Amino acid sequence: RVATVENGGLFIYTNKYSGRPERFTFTSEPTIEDIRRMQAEFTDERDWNQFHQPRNLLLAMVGEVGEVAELFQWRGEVAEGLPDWTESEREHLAHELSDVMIYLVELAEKCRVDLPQAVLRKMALNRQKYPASKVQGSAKKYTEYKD
Ligand SMILES: Nc1ccn([C@H]2C[C@H](O)[C@@H](COP(=O)(O)OP(=O)(O)OP(=O)(O)O)O2)c(=O)n1
Repeated sequence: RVATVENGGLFIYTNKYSGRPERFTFTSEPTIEDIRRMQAEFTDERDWNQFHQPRNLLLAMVGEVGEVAELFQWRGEVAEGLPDWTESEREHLAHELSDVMIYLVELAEKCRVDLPQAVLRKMALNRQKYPASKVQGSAKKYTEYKD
């Protein structure tokens, strides 16, 4: 590992080969099903299912995506790990990303899409479409490959 970025006196260690910060993983809970259930309780307790139809949830989610974009707007390129961001900016981002996730999960529920299983199926398709051996180091779209 190499100390590449200094963040308020603390070095962020990154992998020598990939250049990516080491050891970042999510905690395993709550699961997506936990999030679905907690949001369903939140909505039920407020009698808000009358507002939470698929189209409204989609618009709410897109609005929250806009709020995420606002945090990055005018900053130019931002390095992985957001080394120049304050704690309060990071927390704001965490809130906005969570809003996107909460609405996404409820949208999937209201559309009867089993999101974790759908993600597995879609990733299998992505692997077929973009075999690692064929596309190594290239970001071209799959339609641009000749064979
Ligand atoms: N009808 C609603 C309103 C809110 N929420 C929940 C889901 C989101 O996580 C969060 C969104 O709340 P706001 O609409 O108040 O949006 P923000 O939290 O982003 O506030 P602001 O727009 O002031 O930044 O609350 C919800 O489920 N259904």
